[in-house]
Amino acid sequence: MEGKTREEVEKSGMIDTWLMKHRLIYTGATRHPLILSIRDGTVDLSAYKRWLGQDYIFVRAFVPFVASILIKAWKESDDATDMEVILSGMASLNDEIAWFKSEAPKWGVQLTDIVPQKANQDYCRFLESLMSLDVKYTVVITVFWAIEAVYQTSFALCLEDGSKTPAELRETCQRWGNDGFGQYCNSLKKIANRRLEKASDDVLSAVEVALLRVLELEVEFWNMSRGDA
Ligand SMILES: Cc1ncc(CO)c(N)n1
Repeated sequence: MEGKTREEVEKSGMIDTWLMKHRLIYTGATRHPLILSIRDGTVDLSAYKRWLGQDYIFVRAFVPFVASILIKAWKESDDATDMEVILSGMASLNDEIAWFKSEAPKWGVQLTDIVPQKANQDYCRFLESLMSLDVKYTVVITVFWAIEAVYQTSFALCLEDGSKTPAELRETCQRWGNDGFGQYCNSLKKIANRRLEKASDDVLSAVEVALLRVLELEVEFWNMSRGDA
């Protein structure tokens, strides 16, 4: 946060400060060519199918990660409502798993046959490393926000006025791009910013590193849809 006093950063929120600082990689994660192709109607449906199968595996690995955050919130948080926001996130993951199971057969994707690709394995391994009790609540709640926010921002773009998203993909975009999901992401962001305000410089650096890693992993995850991994 060079050039800004700590007080100034706290007013605008640490997260927005980081997003401005790391604009390029954030844009890479939230306006990936796959998303832009959905939005302009030129999407290669085999790329969508590859994404679908890989994301089902990711979401299954995401559940225990979110469970580990719930435990940390219960132990470390100064605000009892944090747990309720995280719990609502777990409930939407339950819906997501059911959705993948009903969506996959429509595209001839057999979920039991999916082999996780390298970018997916890397991402799942990263999540697993953050489940350790040594990793602070402030780090994981910010990572949680970032993971959800990348999808919310990406898919909301495909629903904007003027987008030419194919009819058969609108429901997918609605799943993450809807306003309710946007509000949920904002609740996570508020929690993260509140924790970051009180964080030590060491914790702040650890969060920034983890946030950048998420953005990198999200870009690599979208890249898997090209099928040249
Ligand atoms: C790779 C990835 N990032 C974020 C989300 C949001 O839940 C998801 N389903 N998959």
